[in-house]
Order: sequence, then structure tokens, then C-alpha cells
Amino acid sequence: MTSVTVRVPGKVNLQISVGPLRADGYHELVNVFHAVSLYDEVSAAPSDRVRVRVSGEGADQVPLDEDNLAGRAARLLADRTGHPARVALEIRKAIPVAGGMAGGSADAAAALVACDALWGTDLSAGELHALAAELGSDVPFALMGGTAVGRGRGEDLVPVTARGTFHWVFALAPGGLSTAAVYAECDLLRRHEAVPEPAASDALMAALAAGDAKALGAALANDLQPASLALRPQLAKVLRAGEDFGALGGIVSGSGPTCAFLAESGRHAEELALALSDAGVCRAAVRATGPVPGAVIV
Ligand SMILES: C[C@](O)(CO)[C@H](O)COP(=O)(O)OP(=O)(O)OC[C@H]1O[C@@H](n2ccc(N)nc2=O)[C@H](O)[C@@H]1O
Ligand SMILES: Nc1ncnc2c1ncn2[C@@H]1O[C@H](COP(=O)(O)OP(=O)(O)OP(=O)(O)O)[C@@H](O)[C@H]1O
Repeated sequence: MTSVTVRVPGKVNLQISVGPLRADGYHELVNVFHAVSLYDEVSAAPSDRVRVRVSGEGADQVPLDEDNLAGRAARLLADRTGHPARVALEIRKAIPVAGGMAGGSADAAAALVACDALWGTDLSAGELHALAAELGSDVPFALMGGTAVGRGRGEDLVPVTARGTFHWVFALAPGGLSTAAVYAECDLLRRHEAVPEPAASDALMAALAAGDAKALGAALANDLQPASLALRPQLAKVLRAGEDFGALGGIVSGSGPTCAFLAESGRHAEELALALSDAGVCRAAVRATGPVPGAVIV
């Protein structure tokens, strides 16, 4: 085989309920993931060692050394299967880097799928999921796609039935936010509160099952949002602009700083994206739909 290409989506979190800090440094979550049609592509081809090249959105901010998550995924798969760690990975990015849309996690999931096919290591879905969870809390969902509830640190996934297609606008911010820093800020902001166990929102689940965009917009909830806003106060202006321009709901995506807005239709999403761009509150406003499938060979 000469080359394998995998397409992998970014995500928005429809709900993040952040529970107490665990002894291992992670937080217990109820994390409702939703895969959206903003895709990275990862190609894997034979090489003499692990090599990584990156192009596209934010490519200059992506490490090419052993920190690259796609390269780490390839080395982990090689290590566990005994296959030589030899592959040239080419990453084409559209998912914003450090944007709260799990771009690095998506590339890691794509690299696992691509190398598994290129090398003929032929792991089961369960084996790939276990390697994905070792690489990061968001990586298993990038394999699965669709809409799913993640428990534990987010890796323990159960698919959620969602009817229809939802239309989103993502307001991309200049620069990124560190996920670890946002969780640390969340702890700091809640240091005087008793933190309850995380819980799924019934209103959100009912909205998804009914395909009711208006109800979904009203049910979006992210416990990390106050922390992202504390670290990046300008985001309040972005969220207010989305609301003023008629979004059904607006939320910081994951740990931020990307903001996600739910629209009524494709047409409404187009208008909303244009209004956000014209208002000058973001670097760019891009449209996407969800849910979409996880990492697939194309
Ligand atoms: C914010 C989200 O993107 C929402 O899906 C995820 O919770 C973060 O997932 P991720 O980027 O894959 O995170 P990981 O690479 O596993 O962890 C990065 C850091 O985030 C914090 N972290 C992550 C997940 C979690 N359940 N609790 C945490 O406190 C920890 O400080 C950890 O060191
Ligand atoms: N292939 C990759 N693509 C993007 N970033 C990568 C990659 N590999 C390593 N990184 C590093 O990981 C950091 C986080 O990038 P990523 O785009 O995954 O953030 P994120 O979308 O905020 O993640 P999450 O939503 O999972 O918290 C970046 O700052 C970058 O240094």
C-alpha cells in the first residue's frame, strides 16, 4: 500500500459538566460531544522513520517534533503492535489549533486509523479506542464521531440519538487557550464552592432526541466557560454579538477560545457568519453542520 488518507472532524461540546478534581489531576466529567463538518486530513505513507508535515489553518503553531499528537499516535501504535515506527504523516488542518475543537486529538485519531491500515496491524475498534484514550481524553470521540456522552475524564463514551442536522457558526479567535490552564482557572473560580458530581442535562437530551434546534440552543451549557472568559475577557463580546444577531444559543467551545453559535437553518447560519465577520469580533466565522461521522479512510 502506498498511502492512506483519513478525514477526521472537529467537535463542539454541547454540555460540559465538570465534577471534582480527581487524584490523577483530571476532572470527572459529563461531556456531550458533537462532531461537526470542519475536517482535518491526515495521510500516512511509507518512510524510514516517523516524519510529520503540517499545512493549512494554524500550521505554524503545530509542533513537528515528538510533541505532535499524530506522530505520538503512530509511535504508540508501533510500540504496542511491534511494527517498526516508520511513516510519513502529512496533516492538512482546517480545525483551529488550540481552539477548543480538539484538532490535535482529531489528528491523533486519524493517525491511528491511517497507520493501522497502512501497516496492516488491523486492530479491533476496542483496541483502537484504548490506544486513543491513552493519547488524550478527547481522542476516542474523534474515532467515534456523531453525538456522544463522555464520562470519566471524557473517554468513556456512549452514543446519543440525535435527530436531524444542526447548523453551526464558529467564531475563530486570534491565538489559542491551554486546556490545562482553563481547567486550573475553573478550579480557582470554584475554590469556595462544594462541587457536585457531574450530571447530564435532561433538557439537552430531549432536544437532541427531538431534533429541536431552539430547545438545543437554550440547553447548551459549559462549566468551563467562566474560566475561558476569565482568561480571555474579549470572548464576552463575541458571545453577546452572536446573541444580538439572533443565534439560538451561543457557547464557548470546549476550553475555548472558539465560540460556537447554533443557527435555525443553513441560510440563517450564512447570515449569522456574515454578521459576526462584519462586526469584527472574531478572526473568521466559519459554518459547519453536525453530527457527522468520526475518522474515516477516504
Ligand atoms: C475541554 C475538552 O476538550 C472537552 O472535550 C476536554 O476535556 C479536554 O480534553 P483533552 O484536550 O484531550 O485533554 P487531555 O490531553 O486529556 O488533558 C489535558 C489537561 O486537561 C485537564 N483535564 C482534561 C480532561 C479532564 N477530564 N479533566 C482535566 O482536568 C488536565 O489538566 C489535563 O492535564
Ligand atoms: N497535530 C496537532 N494539531 C494541533 N495541535 C497539536 C498537534 N499536535 C500537538 N499539538 C499541540 O497541542 C496543543 C493543543 O492543540 P489542539 O488543537 O488539540 O487544542 P484544543 O482544540 O484546544 O484541544 P481540546 O479541545 O482537545 O482541549 C497545541 O497548542 C499544539 O501545541
